Amino acid sequence: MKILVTGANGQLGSELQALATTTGWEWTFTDREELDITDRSAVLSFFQQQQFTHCVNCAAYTAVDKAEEDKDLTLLLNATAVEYLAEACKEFGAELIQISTDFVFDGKAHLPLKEDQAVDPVNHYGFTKWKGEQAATDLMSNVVVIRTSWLYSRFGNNFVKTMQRLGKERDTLGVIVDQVGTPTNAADLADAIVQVIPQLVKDHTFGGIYHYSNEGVASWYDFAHEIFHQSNITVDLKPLATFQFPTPAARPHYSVMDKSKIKETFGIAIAHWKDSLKICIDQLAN
Ligand SMILES: NC(=O)C1=CN([C@@H]2O[C@H](COP(=O)(O)OP(=O)(O)OC[C@H]3O[C@@H](n4cnc5c(N)ncnc54)[C@H](OP(=O)(O)O)[C@@H]3O)[C@@H](O)[C@H]2O)C=CC1
Ligand SMILES: Cc1cn([C@H]2C[C@H](O)[C@@H](COP(=O)(O)OP(=O)(O)O[C@H]3O[C@@H](C)C(=O)[C@@H](O)[C@H]3O)O2)c(=O)[nH]c1=O
Repeated sequence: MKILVTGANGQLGSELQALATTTGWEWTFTDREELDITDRSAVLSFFQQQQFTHCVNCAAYTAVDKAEEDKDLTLLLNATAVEYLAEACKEFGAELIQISTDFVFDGKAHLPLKEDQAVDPVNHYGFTKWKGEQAATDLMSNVVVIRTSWLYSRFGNNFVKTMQRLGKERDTLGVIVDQVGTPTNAADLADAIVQVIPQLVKDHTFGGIYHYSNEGVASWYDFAHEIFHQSNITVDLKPLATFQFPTPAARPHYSVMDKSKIKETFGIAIAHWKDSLKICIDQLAN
């Protein structure tokens, strides 16, 4: 197997790099400098030069608030570039694994969201990620789209590291309590992707959308509370309503995802978010 990872220096790409040596497969890790996925001819010639069996697209515009201003670039990277990758995968016989987000939903649900539930993104980032899903699946039936949520990792910037920094700088901190979802350690998602890939080789009919996060449910406030508890940081943490913490981009109030499909299709076991957080907090402490 010969696997291309784009956006490889981000959180998920870095976790895949950390796992690569355990697989025995041939991996090519690229970020913007080696392969700018918004450059169609560069993408096509990269695929032409090397016979990839799979492409895991970890590249994305993930600055949710900035995306509201940077609309064109967000659409280019999260949707048009995905179309280029799908085109190259189709032409040169590779399978595409596209990563998407819980932010494709409107956040008005009350029960865990299944893959076939209607999407209605609440912000521009979510809209472009949904367009990316469509760009990929319109071109190829065997694309695997994995929607995940609230990613964090020992690598890159994320909510865990922001809370650890703010918790040390401040005595009091307010965090939103009426947005509920599930945190996901990117290391677990990387591991799930490594479990999925060989199964795609055996059976080419697995194309479709899958939901993957860690198990359990949390508000951002719950997540922050647990980060401080596990990091031994003392801070006066106050629950805020969304209107008390205005942001340029709206966020869904509820985006817990139902993971039954990915668990049953690929036989994947998923850890609870608190247990996976502990692993990341320990990694950051060492
Ligand atoms: N972060 C989260 O909370 C969530 C993320 N997701 C999705 O998961 C996936 C992985 O996210 P995550 O690892 O957090 O993302 P990151 O933002 O950590 O990494 C994205 C990577 O893409 C790179 N990149 C940017 N532009 C290009 C380009 N033109 N060509 C190639 N690479 C480029 C970035 O480089 P540079 O830093 O130089 O810009 C960065 O290394 C994404 O699809 C994201 O939408 C889904 C749900 C939650
Ligand atoms: C820093 C901070 C944030 N918040 C809130 C704002 C927001 O509602 C929530 C999370 O803020 P962040 O900006 O860290 O995370 P955000 O950019 O909303 O995270 C999202 O990123 C994209 C890429 C995804 O795909 C989503 O699944 C999700 O992970 O916490 C507070 O309430 N207090 C604070 O001090």
